[in-house]
Amino acid sequence: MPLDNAAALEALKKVMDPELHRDVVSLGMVKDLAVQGDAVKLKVELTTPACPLKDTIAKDVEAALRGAGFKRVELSWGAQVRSAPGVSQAQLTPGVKNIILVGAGKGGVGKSTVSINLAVSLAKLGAKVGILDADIYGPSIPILTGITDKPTSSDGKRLDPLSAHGLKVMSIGFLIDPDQALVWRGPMVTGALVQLLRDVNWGELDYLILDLPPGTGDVPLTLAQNIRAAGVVLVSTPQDVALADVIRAKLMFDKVSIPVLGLVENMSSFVCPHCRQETAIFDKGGARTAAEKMGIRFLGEVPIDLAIREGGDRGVPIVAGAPDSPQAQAFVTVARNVAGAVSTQVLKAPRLPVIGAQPRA
Ligand SMILES: Nc1ncnc2c1ncn2[C@@H]1O[C@H](COP(=O)(O)OP(=O)(O)OP(=O)(O)O)[C@@H](O)[C@H]1O
Repeated sequence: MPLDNAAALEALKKVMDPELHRDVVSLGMVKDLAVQGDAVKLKVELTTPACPLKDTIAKDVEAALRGAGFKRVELSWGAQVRSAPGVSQAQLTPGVKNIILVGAGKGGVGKSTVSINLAVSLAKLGAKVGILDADIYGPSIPILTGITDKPTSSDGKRLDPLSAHGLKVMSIGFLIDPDQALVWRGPMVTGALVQLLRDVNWGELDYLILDLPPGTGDVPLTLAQNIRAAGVVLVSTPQDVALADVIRAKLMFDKVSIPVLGLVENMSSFVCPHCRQETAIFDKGGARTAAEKMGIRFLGEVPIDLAIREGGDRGVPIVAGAPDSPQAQAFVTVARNVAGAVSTQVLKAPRLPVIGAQPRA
């Protein structure tokens, strides 16, 4: 067989994206293919810059092309985050490709800490990211990002998001007094949140991370139902009591057809900074087992750590403040897995649940 573009494509058809379980040619990931003699040049366009399996794909592409007789392979990378059909036309946030909800069965498990570090990780990996703090009863994103300004409007119509650590940031806490919000029922909260989605200049975003209020009550349910999300990331500590809550949360999202992208175990274990001994303060590994039982993806574990807490309190998430630390790398792994899960979801779901964009009265 002559060494030409057709031969290269034929070889590349055997390279499967391990996450998406389809070959890279039919996924439209092969770009700028050029053959000269026994040399081949190509660009692989990933479905996310945070692709967890880039190294595997590189190895498989190289092996397939060499197997077909090419002696030199020059591979470059690109990334084009995709959104599920219909999502980009969503009335609420036309420029946002994927909304990722972050939820927890109960409060205090580190949902906001995971949300902000997930967002910063995705931005550092090259994606355009925003974060919306919808935790009406305990909005912590202003503290976690160190933002003290209030949003303003440059066009007199919509609010401009604030910016921190490479993210576009908006919090319901910038606009509403949490003490007042405590007495609001689901539909009122949803109304306020829908406004934050629609009336903020989000611009073009690959991912908008939405930090939900904790629990499985009326409010998170109504919110989740009114947003076209790519899916939800669940956060739990490893103990049985927290896991029982996360199982309830999963059932709630199943009921409203929001895909569960997977489960993160936060406060997984404590490594003593002096003697390096590991102590499982809240137990360890429970979330992995629970994820297996529930048939959902385990997205990774984050240790309980002083630097994570301090970074949060200072408004400098650990992924921004100490990106090379093992604690930050734990969040980056979670982010890669979440991005992979979103890509899978987008390709798998011919259509996401289309639920009224208008708040219910
Ligand atoms: N992995 C961790 N290591 C150390 N401290 C952590 C970790 N994760 C979260 N924390 C700390 O635990 C506290 C609660 O975290 P956070 O506000 O993120 O939880 P939450 O689930 O969003 O809470 P709620 O939704 O009830 O407001 C914060 O002080 C935070 O800094």
